[in-house]
Amino acid sequence: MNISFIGAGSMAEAIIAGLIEKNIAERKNILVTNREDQTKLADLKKKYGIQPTYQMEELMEDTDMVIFAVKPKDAAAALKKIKPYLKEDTLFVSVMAGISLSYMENRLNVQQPIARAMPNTSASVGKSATAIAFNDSVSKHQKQLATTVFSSIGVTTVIEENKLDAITALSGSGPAYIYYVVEAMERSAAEIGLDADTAKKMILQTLVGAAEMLLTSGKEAAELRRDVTSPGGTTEAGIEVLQKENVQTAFMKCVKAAMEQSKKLGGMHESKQIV
Ligand SMILES: NC(=O)C1=CN([C@@H]2O[C@H](COP(=O)(O)OP(=O)(O)OC[C@H]3O[C@@H](n4cnc5c(N)ncnc54)[C@H](OP(=O)(O)O)[C@@H]3O)[C@@H](O)[C@H]2O)C=CC1
Ligand SMILES: O=C(O)[C@@H]1CCC=N1
Repeated sequence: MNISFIGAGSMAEAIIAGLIEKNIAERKNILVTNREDQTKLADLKKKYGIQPTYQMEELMEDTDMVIFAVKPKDAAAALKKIKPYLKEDTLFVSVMAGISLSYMENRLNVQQPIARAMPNTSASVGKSATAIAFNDSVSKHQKQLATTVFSSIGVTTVIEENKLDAITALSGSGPAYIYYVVEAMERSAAEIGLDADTAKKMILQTLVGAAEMLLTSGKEAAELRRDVTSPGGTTEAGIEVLQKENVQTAFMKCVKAAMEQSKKLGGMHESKQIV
């Protein structure tokens, strides 16, 4: 498979690492470009043996798939730059938060096969939760190609585009919520007299163990929580505080705010009509 990356930041690198690790594409067939950071491209070449280039013709000529991994604010300029070189039947895959299929169709070509994917940064360790939506121009074969690429970095689910803002809020941003909880646990461990190394070791294994239980025990989260919570015990005392502080409600508000922001990012671009 030949794949060209527009954008060489953290998300592009995570996907490149997965593709190589799982032998989805040969190193010589992975081309990558960015706006100006030549040092980053040289680093990627050194680390992964892939092909950096600033030649648009080279990037677009024989590629099966273009993966577009720039920030939403840079989308308009980058789309304008590649449009003259992108073949009409090449699959174009965006990982940008909030930017709609129609926005990209309007700036590339209304018939362009386009996919919108929402991975997360756990892609770097092959554990992304990725959701992907396709426009009507994407062929069955192209859907398979895209699914293969994202399955190399974790679990992939195909969904309708109108669910992508929700997915972005839940699993795109999701790792950050978990890290936020870990930060709080680390701070409290320091306060109650544990050294940082011991605390980290115990917190991380607790996290991995809880995830494994959720995956394999067949029990719901609430039931697993009940299993930990002995009547009159320590967990009950702790959870009571979380309930008093409305922590679950705060988390639900957090996911909703992230979803609204995803919608807003998309809306801002739609309304600007930049080409
Ligand atoms: N980080 C995350 O958790 C997730 C991010 N995403 C999405 O992934 C996308 C990329 O994010 P991330 O990798 O974190 O971003 P980074 O800032 O790390 O990387 C952005 C890349 O885009 C390049 N770029 C900008 N403008 C152009 C242009 N005109 N032509 C070519 N390349 C260009 C930059 O090049 P240069 O450095 O030279 O300016 C840089 O290599 C975003 O749209 C984000 O919404 C999706 C899921 C999760
Ligand atoms: O914060 C963001 O906008 C991106 C999208 C999902 C995760 N990070």
